[in-house]
Amino acid sequence: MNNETVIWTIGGLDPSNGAGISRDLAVFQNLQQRGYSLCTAVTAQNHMGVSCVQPVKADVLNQQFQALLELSSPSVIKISMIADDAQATVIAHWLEKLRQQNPQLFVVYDPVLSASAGGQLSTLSGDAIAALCANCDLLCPNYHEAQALTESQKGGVELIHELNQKLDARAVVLKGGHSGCEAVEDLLWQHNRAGTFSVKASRLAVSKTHGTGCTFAAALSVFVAQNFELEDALYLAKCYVFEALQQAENNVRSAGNGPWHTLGLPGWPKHRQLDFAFSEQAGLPAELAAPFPSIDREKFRFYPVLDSIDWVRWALGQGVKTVQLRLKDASDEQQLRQHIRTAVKLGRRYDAQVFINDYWALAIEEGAYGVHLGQEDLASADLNAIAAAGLRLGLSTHSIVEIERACRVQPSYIALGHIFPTQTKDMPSQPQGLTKLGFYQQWLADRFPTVAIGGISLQRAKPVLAQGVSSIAVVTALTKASKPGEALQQFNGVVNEHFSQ
Ligand SMILES: Cc1ncc(COP(=O)(O)OP(=O)(O)O)c(N)n1
Ligand SMILES: Cc1nc(C(=O)O)sc1CCOP(=O)(O)O
Repeated sequence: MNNETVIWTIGGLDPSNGAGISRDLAVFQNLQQRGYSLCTAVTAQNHMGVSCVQPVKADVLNQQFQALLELSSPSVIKISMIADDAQATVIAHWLEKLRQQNPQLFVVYDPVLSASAGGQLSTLSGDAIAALCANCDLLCPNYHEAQALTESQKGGVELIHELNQKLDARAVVLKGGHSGCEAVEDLLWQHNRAGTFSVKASRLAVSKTHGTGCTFAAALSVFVAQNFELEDALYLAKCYVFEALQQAENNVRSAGNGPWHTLGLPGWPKHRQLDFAFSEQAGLPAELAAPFPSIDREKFRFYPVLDSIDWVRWALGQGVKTVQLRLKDASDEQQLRQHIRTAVKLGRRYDAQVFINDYWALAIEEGAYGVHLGQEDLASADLNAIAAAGLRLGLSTHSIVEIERACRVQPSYIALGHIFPTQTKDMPSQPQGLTKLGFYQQWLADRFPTVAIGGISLQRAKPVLAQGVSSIAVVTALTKASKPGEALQQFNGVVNEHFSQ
């Protein structure tokens, strides 16, 4: 996956390439991003320790900013080791200037103060660190760094609270690699969200983990640059590091006990089922005994989502084989039941797959073919009752974390939205675009049928289908078309051509 972005990394040079700016550039390159580096110090170190640190003069750092600005303007800046307060002043000056030019600039600060193998790297004062934290969008310390910054021995969510009391960060990822716990748990806190988001992975038996934190923060910076939400960026960065460590673990067995970073990087992360949870959200429903029943994929290829029984009757009469009844202003319970009953009967008459949006209990009672639910319904709907009644289940998703949440339910299909801007409903998230749609599709690797939704017009149908989805769902492209019958025929033409190739 690659939308052209530029990432700058500001930090020290490690000649062994395990950590620091050369490691960051290797990660950027491995993830196909354009990266540039600004060097704050030349160090002599390897995975066994640091023997010397020579800070770069503040003026030299200043000139590096000037030189790079002639080449590019960054969308993300990753900051790690800053050697002294004079450098911090230069960086603060340039961050202010760059933010004026690009208010969307995102700054990740990994507050590297010493090397994991031992050795002080920075003389940064507490005031300079506090100013940097207030100037960044995401602070990602490990346990040792967070404890040093707060002068506290706490851990987990309590340590994040301590950080927040002392420093003014907008978001924090607390890396759990040094927590000493068996599972490595990273926690994300964001100033505008309640609670925390946590991702856990089992600890791998790689002993020489020099540079793991740099690798993680560099990968996280890439995913932020690619416009993933922070929960997704954390999940993906964790998958990336896990994959890299696992690869190293396998290679170490066959190639001897070298430092892990010499053993290659894995490229864009592939699906990995990590444990994750939101502290303020109801968790996943209890494990379901079996997957939801499957759908007929051939009938699924074009999926109108319709807001009245008249539209459902019309579409099925025109030969459409999958539709959804999405009633959003139904206040009369009797009428609602009647509409659902009619939709179910029509579905049977036309041998079609008719899904009922939201009203899962009525759908069960009326013996519907299937139900479509959103993420917010996952906690309240009785999924076991839907499964026990033999109904199919479709689930909406808008991110990797939502996809992973949906996968655990083993639904009949997964909806990926919204791909383009839509007039049909207010969306809290940004449109995904085609590149991300393709990534989601690869991530899912055909585990479940997929349908793309949101702003899909006739012109966009072909490129959307080219991302590998099983179906396209449309609302206005059909219901607001001047000639819906013609629009339907044209959609059928594009869909049939695509699937006949
Ligand atoms: C096929 C399909 N995809 C997504 C949606 C959206 O469902 P949801 O998130 O439940 O939002 P509302 O439809 O309730 O606004 C859908 N209905 N169909
Ligand atoms: C109902 C709905 N759900 C979406 C999601 O992303 O979950 S987007 C959407 C509206 C789709 O309408 P149109 O085809 O007119 O853009």
